[in-house]
Amino acid sequence: MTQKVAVLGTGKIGEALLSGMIRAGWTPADLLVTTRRADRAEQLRTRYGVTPVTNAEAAKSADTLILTVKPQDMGTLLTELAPHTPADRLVISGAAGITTASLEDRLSPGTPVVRVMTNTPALVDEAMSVISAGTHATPEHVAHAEEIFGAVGKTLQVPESQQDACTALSGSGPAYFFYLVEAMTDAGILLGLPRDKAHDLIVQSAIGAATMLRDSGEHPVKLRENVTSPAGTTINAIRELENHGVRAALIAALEAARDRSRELASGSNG
Ligand SMILES: NC(=O)C1=CN([C@@H]2O[C@H](COP(=O)(O)OP(=O)(O)OC[C@H]3O[C@@H](n4cnc5c(N)ncnc54)[C@H](OP(=O)(O)O)[C@@H]3O)[C@@H](O)[C@H]2O)C=CC1
Ligand SMILES: O=C(O)[C@@H]1CCC=N1
Repeated sequence: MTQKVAVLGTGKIGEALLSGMIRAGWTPADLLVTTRRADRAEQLRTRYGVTPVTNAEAAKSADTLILTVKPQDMGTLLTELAPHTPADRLVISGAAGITTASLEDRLSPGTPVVRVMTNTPALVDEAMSVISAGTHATPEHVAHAEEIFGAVGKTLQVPESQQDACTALSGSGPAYFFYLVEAMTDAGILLGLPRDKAHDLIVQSAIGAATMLRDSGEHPVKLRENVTSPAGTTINAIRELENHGVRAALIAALEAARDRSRELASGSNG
């Protein structure tokens, strides 16, 4: 039997996932989408050939429901969804902070729920998606979630107690790297380089460093030491990074992101 998958709340993450699933061979006719705005629904139909439906229709006709609304919109979505969702549907939440227990409380008893934290590199099939099973999710349900999110990158199963930390590391992670590139490009401007050249130098350095981190099998400390010559240039930069507390700032930043993920579980609007 064909498995139908619905993406509910198809914004940035929902569309990234949808487009990746189609690139990986899912048939658009088996993919349903829901949106809040009619023009967005039409855009997705035109772009991908998927079928826009209401949340209630998605619950009735899809086997797997992937919820990609903002955490703050999850309550409203569940109010629209829950009365129409039979307990045999697999519900996958992609929202930061929202626990499987809170979703199970709102859905029919026994509904399998899986929580996934992915990230925007899903757009280029380089996502990191972290997956946790709820109370009623079987290994088959988790495998189905891995198959879906595997279409856009790597997947990793973790206990749900680690999801908020993973959200801080990999869910938000791309933003930190974009921020670093922004800041280093500004440094290039300060040093007298044209912006486009500074951008290209930093981006290619980032790609090279990321590839080495992934493929060399070396520890990041060793890789950094290999760049850091005695009485050379790099150590002068590293001393400034340490003087400005960049390592401590990163640790504090990720802790703050983890804490915000925990707060979102309780529906905090910030
Ligand atoms: N952005 C990121 O980097 C990441 C985000 N996430 C998680 O993914 C989720 C989505 O984030 P993101 O894609 O950035 O957000 P977006 O705002 O881009 O997408 C959410 C979409 O849901 C729509 N929506 C809201 N309520 C409903 C509803 N009741 N029925 C149908 N559609 C609805 C919104 O419509 P409208 O456009 O009208 O507001 C919007 O298009 C969040 O929970 C976030 O925590 C996870 C990992 C990374
Ligand atoms: O900032 C956020 O809340 C979302 C979740 C992870 C990345 N973006």
